[in-house]
Amino acid sequence: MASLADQLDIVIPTIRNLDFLEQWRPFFQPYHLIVIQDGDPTRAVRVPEGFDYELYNRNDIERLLGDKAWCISFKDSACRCFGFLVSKKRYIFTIDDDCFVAKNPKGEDINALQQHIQNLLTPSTPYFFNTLYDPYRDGADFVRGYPFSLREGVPTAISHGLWLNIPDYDAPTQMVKPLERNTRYVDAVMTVPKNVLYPMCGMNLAFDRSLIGPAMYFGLQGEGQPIGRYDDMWAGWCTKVVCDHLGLGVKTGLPYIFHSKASNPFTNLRKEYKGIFWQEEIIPFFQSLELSKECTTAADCYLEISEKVRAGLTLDPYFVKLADAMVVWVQCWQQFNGGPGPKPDGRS
Ligand SMILES: O=c1ccn([C@@H]2O[C@H](COP(=O)(O)OP(=O)(O)O[C@H]3O[C@@H](CO)[C@H](O)[C@H]3O)[C@@H](O)[C@H]2O)c(=O)[nH]1
Ligand SMILES: [Mn+2]
Repeated sequence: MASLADQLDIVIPTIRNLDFLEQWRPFFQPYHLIVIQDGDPTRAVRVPEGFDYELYNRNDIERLLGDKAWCISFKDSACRCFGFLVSKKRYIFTIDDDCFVAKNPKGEDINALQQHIQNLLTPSTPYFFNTLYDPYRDGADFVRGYPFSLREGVPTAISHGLWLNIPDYDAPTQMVKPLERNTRYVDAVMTVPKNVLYPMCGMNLAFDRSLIGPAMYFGLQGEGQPIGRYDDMWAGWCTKVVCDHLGLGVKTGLPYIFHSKASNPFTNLRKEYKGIFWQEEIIPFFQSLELSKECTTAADCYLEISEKVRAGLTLDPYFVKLADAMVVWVQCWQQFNGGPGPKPDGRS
């Protein structure tokens, strides 16, 4: 069973504490943690003994990015993408600090990290749906009628895990269903088909930086921004368009984590409300995007998307600022991960 301990970093955004790591210790201890401490940089955040980690607060982000630091959100879980930037590993697993080890129907602890690794190291099947779900899983295969020409699959860029207990609902749904808990364990991993978008949640997510890292920007959210809790959604829309263009796969399903805290639905409504009606225009925008064949890397694709956002998402001036931030993000990515940065007008 592949470990990837030397090829994967665990990124944790936190405005709380890291006590949850005690429960994950058997699974996480071999891995390097990148903790992004949000909010007050003078607050002491304690990482439990025995973990190998880097800890960054807002002062560190400002110091390391200088005049580009504004592209990293403050007071929003979107800050996690700074960890994606500074990691030196191929793979990232990001998890929220209120997510604990879930149990499968047999009552066994789920090693979510191991399942994400399995998802990332096996191909995806975006071009033709396999009705027995993940064909690369032990005990499954391609079903009759599945084209042999497609059975090699494509490289998997993203592994999107799910959550038992508190589901990742938007504020209106939380408000009308405050007691709803997800108790349904669906034993499946599926590829999100090509040209289909999906609501990517950052709570339990893994990805291959070498394939999709430059597009995994969580946008401008939190303090000073007109919107929140759409950080992961933005990254999910952009990365899916990039994956579809580059012939990469996105999987969703296993692994589950146990999500322990329901955030305040009223606070969430305040953060989300513009996004709730904006997304009715944003999603058709992303569904209509076609990228140039000259875009052969995630960075190229992302910069072209930023140009299209600037020109085509006219529902609010916020999107011009976001388009600028997308370019700055790629400049930061190139700065930390090698390669010539894009020119100021956004062209590589
Ligand atoms: O200002 C903040 C707020 C939170 N964090 C850290 O980010 C994650 C998620 O926070 P929380 O658990 O409070 O939020 P949820 O509503 O449960 O999370 C869902 O909304 C998404 C946010 O867009 C998130 O990815 C989903 O899981 C925790 O680790 C907080 O400590 C922060 O850093 N800054
Ligand atoms: Mn939470």
